[in-house]
This record gives sequence, structure tokens and C-alpha cells, in this order.
Amino acid sequence: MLSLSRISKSFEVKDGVYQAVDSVTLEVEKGSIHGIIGASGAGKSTLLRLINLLERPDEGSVILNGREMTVLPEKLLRQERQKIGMIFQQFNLVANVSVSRNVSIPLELAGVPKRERTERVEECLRFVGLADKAGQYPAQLSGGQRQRVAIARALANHPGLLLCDEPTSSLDPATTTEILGVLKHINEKLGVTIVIVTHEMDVVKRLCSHVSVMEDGRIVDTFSRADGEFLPAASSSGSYREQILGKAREDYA
Ligand SMILES: Nc1ncnc2c1ncn2[C@@H]1O[C@H](COP(=O)(O)OP(=O)(O)OP(=O)(O)O)[C@@H](O)[C@H]1O
Repeated sequence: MLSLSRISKSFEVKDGVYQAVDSVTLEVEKGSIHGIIGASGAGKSTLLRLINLLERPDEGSVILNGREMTVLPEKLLRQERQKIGMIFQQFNLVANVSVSRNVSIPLELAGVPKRERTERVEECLRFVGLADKAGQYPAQLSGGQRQRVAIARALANHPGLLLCDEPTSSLDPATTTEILGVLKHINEKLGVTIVIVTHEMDVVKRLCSHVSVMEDGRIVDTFSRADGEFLPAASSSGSYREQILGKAREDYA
């Protein structure tokens, strides 16, 4: 459903050029929950922003449902981007409008008529268990509730793909469990494919069907889950898998 082909992105920094993402090729299967794990600065967030082209790649292509996003003119790209939801570590809600207006904003941007918007907002808030908070403001909610609102907002335009950037990193363990449950529900119930960036191995183990390990701007390996365990992709040996996952466990335990 999503193919990245030799995607690269560099940034100009004061002492030269920094290669944040370096020729990444990645296949994300339809219906999967694909984790991207790696240390701080590995390039995970940049990679996620390259998927919906919030960041333009220097090289390479992004193909979503058979359509090459990287060559689309800005107007078409904005339309295609509406099919991709995104949530963030800090929720990124608009502070001075209500919960329901927050969820309504992407629908307004997509030109959805008012009546339909009202119904869809209610439906999305019900889905995340917050129908009773529609009239409240973000500041009146807990962190977990704010992330649920952000999830409802991300779902508003019926995305086929949901991008999650460290969605549980500012939440306590109980709330993390709750949000991981919501994400799993979205995947199973709505068939939404999820790409989740995290530095927590535990999140990967509890949620993901696939995981790619990122180091210094590169994907160094990809694993898929079978029988409750991550097994190596065909190209890597068992010992290499242990080395990567063992290292990830040490780093993120
Ligand atoms: N707009 C930018 N301008 C300059 N450098 C940038 C920019 N965006 C990211 N970088 C640099 O690219 C590198 C990768 O950043 P990125 O946020 O993608 O990493 P990450 O793996 O998500 O790390 P973290 O978990 O700390 O967010 C970092 O060194 C960062 O400082």
C-alpha cells in the first residue's frame, strides 16, 4: 500500500549538510501496523514527514496505493494527503477551540458540508469514547483524552493510512496501554494501515506486526511478526536479528 524507494533528505546546518534520511527503501503492507524504531536523531520523524510529503525528499519516490505522490502538483497532493491521518507526541490540538471543532477542522478544509461534518465529528468522538467531551476545550482534558481527540481528528476524513509520531511518549504507562488499545482497534475494526515511530521496544512488541530498525538515517533491518514473535525477514540471519533486537532491548528496556 505504501512504498518508499531510495528516499533521501538532508538539511543545511551551520557547519555543512546533515543527511537525516539516507536512501531509505521500505514496503508497508496494507492492513499492517509497521513500527519504525531507533535512537534519538536516527531520522524517524523526518522519515514519517517524508511519507506525507510535509517534508519534500531530495531524491526518491513515495508511492501510496499505486500513486506516485512525489510528482503530484501541490493541489492534488493536498487532496491525497487528506487520506493520510497523523498524530503526534504533543497532540498538536488547537487550544482555543472546542474538542468538536478540533475534529471538524480537517473536514472543513476538505470542503465537507456542515450537516455531514456534524455527524462525522460525533461518530469519530464516539469511536474514541469521548462523545461526552465535545463541548470542552483541550486544556480541560487529560493527556490521554487529548491524544484521543487527536486520533478522532486524524480519522475524520476516513484515512487509509495513519502516521503516528511517538504517540505515547508523553503518557504514563496506564494511558499508554489505553492509547495502544485505541490504535489496535482502529487497525482491526477500520482496516487502517498504521506506521508508528517510537523509541520504545515495548510499544513495538505490544502493537506492531512489522518493525524496521533505523540507524543514522538508514533502515538497517525489517522484521515481521509470526506466531507472536518477530522473525527475521528472508534476507537476514537469525543471529543478526538477535543482535538488532537484543540491542534495541538494551537501549529501550
Ligand atoms: N528542519 C531541520 N533542519 C535541520 N536539521 C533537522 C531538521 N529536521 C531534523 N533535523 C535533524 O535531522 C536529524 C534527525 O531528526 P529526526 O527528528 O528525524 O530524528 P528522530 O529519530 O525522530 O529523533 P527524535 O526521537 O529525537 O525526534 C536530527 O539530527 C535533527 O536535528
